[in-house]
Amino acid sequence: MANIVDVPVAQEKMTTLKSLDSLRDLQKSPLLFFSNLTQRYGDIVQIRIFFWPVIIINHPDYIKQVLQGNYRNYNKDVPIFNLFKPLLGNGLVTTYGGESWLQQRRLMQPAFHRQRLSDLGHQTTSSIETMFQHWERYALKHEPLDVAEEMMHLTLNIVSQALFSIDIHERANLFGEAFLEINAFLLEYFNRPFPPLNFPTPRNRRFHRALKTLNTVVYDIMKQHQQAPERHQDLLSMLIEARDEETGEGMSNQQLRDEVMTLLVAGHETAANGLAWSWYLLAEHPEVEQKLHEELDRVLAGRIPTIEDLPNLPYTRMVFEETMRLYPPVWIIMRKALDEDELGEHKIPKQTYVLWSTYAMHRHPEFWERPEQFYPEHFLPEQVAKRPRHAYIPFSHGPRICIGNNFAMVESQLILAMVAQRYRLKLVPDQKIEPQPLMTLRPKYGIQVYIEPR
Ligand code: HEM
Repeated sequence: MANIVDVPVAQEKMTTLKSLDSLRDLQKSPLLFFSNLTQRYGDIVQIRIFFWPVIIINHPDYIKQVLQGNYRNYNKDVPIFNLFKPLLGNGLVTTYGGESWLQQRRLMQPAFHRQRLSDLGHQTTSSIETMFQHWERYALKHEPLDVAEEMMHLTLNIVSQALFSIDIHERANLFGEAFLEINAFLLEYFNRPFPPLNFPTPRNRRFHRALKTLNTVVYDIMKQHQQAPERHQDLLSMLIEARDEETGEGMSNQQLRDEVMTLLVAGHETAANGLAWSWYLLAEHPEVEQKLHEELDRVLAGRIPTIEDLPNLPYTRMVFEETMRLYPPVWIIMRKALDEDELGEHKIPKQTYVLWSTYAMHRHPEFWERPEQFYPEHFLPEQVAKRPRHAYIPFSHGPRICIGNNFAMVESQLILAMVAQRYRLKLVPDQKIEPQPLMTLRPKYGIQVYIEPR
């Protein structure tokens, strides 16, 4: 039997977080902090963040054990998810795990089956057409626009149509701004959790105002459905009609609110950021952009892509996969070990937190030929076959894998194909482009581009 040992504890002041310096490092640049830590200490190390002992892992085998092998032992009662409870409540993303999670997941799963995604193609292409009308003016006047913001509006429109049959177009700005405010607030609150949320400070008042804006949108969507259930055939109607097998009870209004908010948030921000980074990387790598154009022109010959075209557009998919490798929208994942476990030869005591940075895992030199480069060929089938599956985890893996992963892949490939087929996005010179790890990995100052017809 293997000799089971304790996880080594990081020794240096810089990384033990006992000194204020290291705390500042973590707050200032969490992406670099975790990458440096794994470079210095290898694939498993223990640190202390505030009061909590946390085990940082950076190896596919360890991640596999947490997400799949012994997934029942790990739940989501962890600070980074609890932080989002004021916004997402007990929706599917933030619910801890166990039976109640399984019941929620079973209720929603049918809405994400592949056959149900066929309408998604039309919803996506029609939302892109609307976006193009708006872009035409910018192209004509040669004025820049922020493509990160454009992608947010686009994916918010698509998810609200696909899952809730509503046109959020008019309110996309309002929703986007309120959401951004909450996102930034919650991260700051994580670093400085005083005074608590219920104290009427200006900062807290701003948060509650933004939350009210988002709640109004969500309750409106619910009201429309509850008043005319026969008019909708979508995920929300399924949730409204669902009854507990034993008690016959339906979902409470609060639970419905949490699920709708969760799907709106999880369903648009992630894909939007992935796409924004794709445009940035394509603009920076003309040789990749050219290959993409060549595939689109050859396969589509100018017609609008459909879901059926996607299997014939492998390079388009590889471009998006490679983008999510370098800039994984969900850049960090954390779990709590309910009971003792072993990761490789290391003992994981019960009640400890286990954390990995997907950003660091996706750049691990052992698993990637060109870890720091934008190289879509990493996703050629023969390359994928050589790698352990858990070296690439943008949607996570195992029973809690992203429920919207197929949805996101279909919508993102269609968006990439349709936009790149028609336009070239050129970066405005001399702008600062930097990843900001909030709830997802977004470009901190946006990405300003000129829209040029091809
Ligand atoms: C590129 C786009 C997306 C990325 C990178 C992404 C990533 C992820 C990841 C990594 C998780 C697991 C988090 C964890 O276990 O700690 C997750 C969960 C989830 N995602 Fe996504 N997601 C994307 C798009 C979507 C879309 C489009 C939807 C819905 C329409 C969605 C809904 C959810 C939900 C509800 C969960 C929780 C699943 C559960 O715990 O059972 N996501 N996502």
